[in-house]
Amino acid sequence: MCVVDSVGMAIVLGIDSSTQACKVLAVDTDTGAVVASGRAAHPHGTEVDPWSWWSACRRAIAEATADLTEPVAAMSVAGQQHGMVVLDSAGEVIRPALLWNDTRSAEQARALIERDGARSWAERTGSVPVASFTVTKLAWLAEHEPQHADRVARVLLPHDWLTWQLGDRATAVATDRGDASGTGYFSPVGGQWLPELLAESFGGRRPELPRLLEAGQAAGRTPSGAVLGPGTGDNMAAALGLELEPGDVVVSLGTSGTTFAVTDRPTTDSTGTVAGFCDATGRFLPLVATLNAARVLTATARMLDTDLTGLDDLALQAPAGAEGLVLLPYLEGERTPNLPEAAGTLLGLRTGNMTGANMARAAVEGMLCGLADGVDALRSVGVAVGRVLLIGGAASSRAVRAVAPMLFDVPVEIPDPGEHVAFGAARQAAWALTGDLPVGWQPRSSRVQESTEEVDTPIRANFATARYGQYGM
Ligand SMILES: Nc1ncnc2c1ncn2[C@@H]1O[C@H](COP(=O)(O)OP(=O)(O)O)[C@@H](O)[C@H]1O
Ligand SMILES: O=C(CO)[C@@H](O)[C@H](O)COP(=O)(O)O
Repeated sequence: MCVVDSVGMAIVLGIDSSTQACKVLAVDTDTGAVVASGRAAHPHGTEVDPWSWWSACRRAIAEATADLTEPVAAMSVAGQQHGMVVLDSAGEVIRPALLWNDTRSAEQARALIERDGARSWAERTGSVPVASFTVTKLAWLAEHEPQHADRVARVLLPHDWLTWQLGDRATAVATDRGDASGTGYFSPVGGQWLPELLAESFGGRRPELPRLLEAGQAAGRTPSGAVLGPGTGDNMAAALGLELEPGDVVVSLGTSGTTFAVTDRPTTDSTGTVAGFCDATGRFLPLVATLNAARVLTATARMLDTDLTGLDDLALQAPAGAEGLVLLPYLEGERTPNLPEAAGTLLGLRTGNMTGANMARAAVEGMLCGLADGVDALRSVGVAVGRVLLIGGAASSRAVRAVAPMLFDVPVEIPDPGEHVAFGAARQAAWALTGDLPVGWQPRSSRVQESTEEVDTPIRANFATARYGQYGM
């Protein structure tokens, strides 16, 4: 649907409301050039008041638009996936949102799988539920906070709620199939909600669900008249921003580690490793997620009493394989492999190898090994892997850039620095504004990262052996 008859050059905003921060880009629709940006931090924790996202979003938008001479014609919100935002019949937030990385619903995830079987979940919803998924959080709420569960009139995802806040009074609560596919009560193949499955998992309760928008369909308008795009999940928006081609696999190192690709056909993985999500264009987005990525590096830097630059320096001093030190970096529990109650483990300690450099190196290698396993899992469901595009905050790390080419057996490229999620959201906003998805906006050059070290050490095999020894998987 086109909401304007003709558009010359216009400014659109792409909003990335992810785990640690809200990032906004103002983009010129003619060229895809980023003309301004803004950023505001989110609170820590896995349980967050949605109003703190709203306040960060407003501050980031104010910063991005402060010096613009043109009015903003459209905007779209890409949000962290899966989080549970529950509203009462007056539209008020009932309790703080539970985020994708809150693992308290691990027991409910196990019970839901036991009830219906992993294959049935994968066939109906594209994915086998883990503690990240909204459906398990609702099951937890029904069991642990029935007084709150009884008041739930609507359940939303973070991006749905923010889009609704940005809208005028006529803007209804809406979502897109990309983010909906991470709830656990949506059919990627049918493109529809599964309200019966939701009710069965939420003690018979039937909260209202957001209206599902078509790809690129406007959700409404802001009070100042800007068109609101449908929005989507942050990983789906990154795929839009990078204009992925067949063979492109993204490895994103943000709070989560994700690896994903865009495919024409849905995937169904009953092992639960690959989630069968939808993308934001009407196609599909198989994805593997870990709970432990960039924060493994910040936590290790803190432990070594240094900063991220110091961590890079140390990691680059150590040899490949960290002289036998292996870190299983499950600091926040883990989602893939599904070990929600796990903690990190350091293996292979000897008097000769207990150096800060080896520790830093083991952190970088351990984090990346989980993602390299994710790329293999994508292959196992038929995804073509021609190159890896490394994005997210920790893709700036010099050590990550040096180690990644040793672990991924395809070329590793770093798209021009940028906020790819916000950029994809801006591209979606332009689509909602004009009715056409703009092409040729993607970062023009990508740097191929060559490995500078000879690798004799089987880093991934050592990691797999350590994990098997610890967890039998
Ligand atoms: N040079 C770097 N080395 C390692 N980590 C980095 C570097 N720069 C940023 N980060 C980390 O990236 C993370 C933020 O990445 P981002 O993709 O924006 O996360 P999210 O989208 O989950 O909010 C932070 O944990 C930050 O410490
Ligand atoms: O749960 C997932 C994907 O399924 C996460 O990727 C979240 O979408 C959060 O993303 P970041 O804040 O780490 O970018």
